[in-house]
Amino acid sequence: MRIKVGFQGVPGSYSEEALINYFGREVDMIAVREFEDVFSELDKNTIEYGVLPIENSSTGAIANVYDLLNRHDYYIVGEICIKVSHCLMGVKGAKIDDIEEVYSHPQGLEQCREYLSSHRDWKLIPYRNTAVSAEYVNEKGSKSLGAIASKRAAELYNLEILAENINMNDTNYTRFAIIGKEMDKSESPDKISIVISTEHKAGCLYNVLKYFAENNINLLKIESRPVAHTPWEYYFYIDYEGNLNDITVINATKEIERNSCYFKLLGNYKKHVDDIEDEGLLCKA
Ligand SMILES: O=C(O)C(=O)C[C@]1(C(=O)O)C=C[C@@H](O)C=C1
Repeated sequence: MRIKVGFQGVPGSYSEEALINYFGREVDMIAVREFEDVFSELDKNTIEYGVLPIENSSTGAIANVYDLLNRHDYYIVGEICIKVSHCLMGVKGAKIDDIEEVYSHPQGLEQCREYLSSHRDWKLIPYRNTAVSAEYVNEKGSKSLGAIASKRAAELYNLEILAENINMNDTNYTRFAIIGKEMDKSESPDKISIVISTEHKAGCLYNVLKYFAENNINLLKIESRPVAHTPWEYYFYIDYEGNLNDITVINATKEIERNSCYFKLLGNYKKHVDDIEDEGLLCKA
């Protein structure tokens, strides 16, 4: 039986591309309307896995996906990064000068901020997904409408590419989390994701973070997100290297849990090793 995997959007979206890169084409790809629907499909058992964008290398976290991961009880079982190269597209025969309104996912608009700032007269309209924007422009058939989406979306929705690679950063990557119902069982997972909160007192976050330094565990990322209904308190989403079969990592993780007010293990999975060009490291120790 083919496995069923959910993604947000329609064919031609970057989430679908990430899904294909991770699972291949021999799976059933289930398109859903919103990020949250990936979780409700998992609840209903209509899919076994979901693919969700979590972070872009130019514009940072996809904040609501972080909140959803904390709110629902599923695990990150893998990850994949893809290069995101946005195009501006319109209906066949449209010219750049015809464009008046541009549709895209807020991330698409944000990643192309510089290009868009040289077209101040365009009305920018945030939409559910980049490929859904392309589909909409095709449906409307008006030369005044543009979409920011992938080259593949332009092909699928019969649109003309008016400008290519318009993202402000040439090395523009989005990282996607693969979520599932159980912890990844692969033999050598090397990345751990947790969510914690600490008391609002001096040294509390340090009391957690020191266990990474003391155990020589490499911290990969910290993202903070507000705790809803408790103004100015935060959840810290922490990614670090390690395998929860390794006793040092187990003990450090237990200490972190003991020193936190809230602790949730999001997963222990294989880090995506990609071919991202190492261009401009700020700090080469
Ligand atoms: O709109 C899409 O095609 C998506 O898959 C969503 C999404 C995102 O939410 O970040 C994915 C990759 C790009 O960064 C832009 C949009």
